[in-house]
Amino acid sequence: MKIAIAGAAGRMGRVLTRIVHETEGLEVAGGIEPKGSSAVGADMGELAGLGPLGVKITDEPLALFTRIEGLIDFTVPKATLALAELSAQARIVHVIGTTGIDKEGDEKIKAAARHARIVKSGNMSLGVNLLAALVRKVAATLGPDFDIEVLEMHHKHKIDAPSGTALLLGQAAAEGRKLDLTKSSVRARDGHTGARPEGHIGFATLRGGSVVGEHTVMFAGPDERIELTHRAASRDLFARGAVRATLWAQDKKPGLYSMADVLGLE
Ligand SMILES: NC(=O)C1=CN([C@@H]2O[C@H](COP(=O)(O)OP(=O)(O)OC[C@H]3O[C@@H](n4cnc5c(N)ncnc54)[C@H](OP(=O)(O)O)[C@@H]3O)[C@@H](O)[C@H]2O)C=CC1
Ligand SMILES: O=C(O)C1=N[C@H](C(=O)O)C[C@H](O)C1
Repeated sequence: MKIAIAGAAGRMGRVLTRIVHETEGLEVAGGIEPKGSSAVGADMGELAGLGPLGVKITDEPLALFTRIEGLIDFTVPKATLALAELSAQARIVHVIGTTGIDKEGDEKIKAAARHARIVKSGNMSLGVNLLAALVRKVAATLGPDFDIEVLEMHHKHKIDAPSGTALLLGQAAAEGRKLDLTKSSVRARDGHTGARPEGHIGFATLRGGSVVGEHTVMFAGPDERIELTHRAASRDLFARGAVRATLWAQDKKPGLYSMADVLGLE
């Protein structure tokens, strides 16, 4: 299966090049970076520390879409939405790891999934998706006197907050509690906030250093607290998940799928 990587020179893009190259049945067929990027024309293998692969990064994705079967995309929302339209036209597999996509963007991705096979998740790792299933169960089991808070920490270069994973975990907690996350989430607290109302799901964001990604969901009740934590030790796990999603989606019908679908968790 011929694969292009969008954001090929980025932190995830370089790891993805290596993992795709190492995966039997997958071929690194192209890389995409924005116009004006100094990475355009660079050899993808060199960037990924593999030595030359003979595959160059382009800022003209259109031509690539005539010869690829899958696109793995860890970029920025604007790029992902433009690429999803091209994936729909080419009817290929599009795996989206990009976070920070708003509601309107999600609608565009849904529309693209009428023709493309799209797998989208705020976190492609097995561990986090398993954690989400646990969070849903714990939230449903514990009563409303257990307050739910989601804490995340990432490296200082991350540009969106809360992280896609924090929102995924918050959504799982909301489903367990039968809450609408858009109405019950509290994303910032400052000054005289008053006491914590029941039925809220709080988010707290930490940024610093080179932390790959750490998430804790807390259930704080009377006299006891349960904490469920995931810590990513490297970016390889996200890339492995994205590759698994690509292989899984190749024989599926057009549609929008989650990592829970890929992993058979729901
Ligand atoms: N779902 C998951 O499991 C994970 C998701 N992520 C998400 O993936 C995304 C990328 O993360 P990360 O690799 O750390 O970020 P980086 O900034 O390192 O990489 C993003 C890359 O995308 C490039 N890019 C920007 N615009 C375009 C465009 N129009 N076409 C092609 N490429 C473009 C950037 O280029 P330039 O710098 O020149 O603008 C950059 O090289 C984030 O949203 C992050 O949250 C990250 C890890 C795991
Ligand atoms: O930007 C990152 O680095 C990560 N982003 C994802 C997110 O927003 O949750 C996944 C992972 O935690 C790393």
